[in-house]
Amino acid sequence: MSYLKINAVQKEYGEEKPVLINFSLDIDRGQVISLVGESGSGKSTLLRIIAGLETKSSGEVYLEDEKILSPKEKLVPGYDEIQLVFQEYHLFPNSTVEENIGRPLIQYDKKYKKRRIDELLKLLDLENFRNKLPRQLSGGQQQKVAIGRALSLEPQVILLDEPFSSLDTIQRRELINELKEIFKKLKVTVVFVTHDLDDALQMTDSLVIMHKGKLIQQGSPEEIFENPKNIYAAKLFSHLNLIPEKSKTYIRPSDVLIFKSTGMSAKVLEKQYLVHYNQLTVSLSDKSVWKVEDKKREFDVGDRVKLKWDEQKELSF
Ligand SMILES: Nc1ncnc2c1ncn2[C@@H]1O[C@H](COP(=O)(O)OP(=O)(O)OP(=O)(O)O)[C@@H](O)[C@H]1O
Repeated sequence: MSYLKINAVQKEYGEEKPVLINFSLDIDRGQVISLVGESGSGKSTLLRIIAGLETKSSGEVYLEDEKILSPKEKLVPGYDEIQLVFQEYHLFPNSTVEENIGRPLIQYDKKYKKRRIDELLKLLDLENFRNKLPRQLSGGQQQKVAIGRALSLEPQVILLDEPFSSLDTIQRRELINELKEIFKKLKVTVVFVTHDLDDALQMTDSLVIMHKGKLIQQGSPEEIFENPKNIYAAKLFSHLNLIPEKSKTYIRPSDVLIFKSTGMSAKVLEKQYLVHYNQLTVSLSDKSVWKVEDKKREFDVGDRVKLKWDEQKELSF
């Protein structure tokens, strides 16, 4: 039996069209999954429903055997076992790191509270910052304090709602690597919501792709990359080149080989230096424009090139 079960959840806000449509997902205990979808696809709404902080129009959420009740059904909305962490850190600006982390433990035994705070400061490598105020910390450290606060009540489930969006790339990578280890150590179940596939891949290899309120596909990055269910899932991984004279059939830039003599004719319009290759924008004889990867950095703007690809790599929708 799955640990966290989302069963046919539907959500409409007022008369608007549904934000979540028959959404079902089973998550195992200790699993870390990344839920990827563009802005407005219903990710935050789903997390709030899982946390018991938002009413749903229909469907159920279970944590083990316990049905998660919505705010209308419960005197105090939400559950200690399920903690939500947001993009904005929501820290108390005039409280220290230690006080921020200890906030949820206000009614707990003093000794237990101190021990738990010490544990978390150590776990998050924040011991040297315990007396600092949030504004004296970097963005990544502030987010760690917010995560520490969420962990203080020893939750079973952590829901991360775009938690790294305010951080720069290097801070993001470092924090993701650190958190991966922490989550593994704590054996906590994590749903990480992001619009950024790279962040999702850094965090875990269990992906759920969501689009316009629906679960599109679930699987490993390889499975989804090789066999995307629809064009949206395919485009999350790379640009797609539409193949002329074939209906709704595409080839990825990384699957196109560039030659000098034989193949489909194209002319290089633009060259962009990227880390592992030059990205060429080329025009085909029917005037359509493709992106291709010049891995040896051989070609220049104005060159006439020939393109070939393996038909097996074509994607049709
Ligand atoms: N309280 C609300 N009342 C009315 N509509 C809402 C409310 N919250 C969200 N919505 C709408 O529901 C849709 C989904 O929003 P949601 O925030 O769940 O998506 P998201 O994928 O998390 O997007 P983002 O990444 O931009 O937060 C949006 O069209 C949004 O405007």
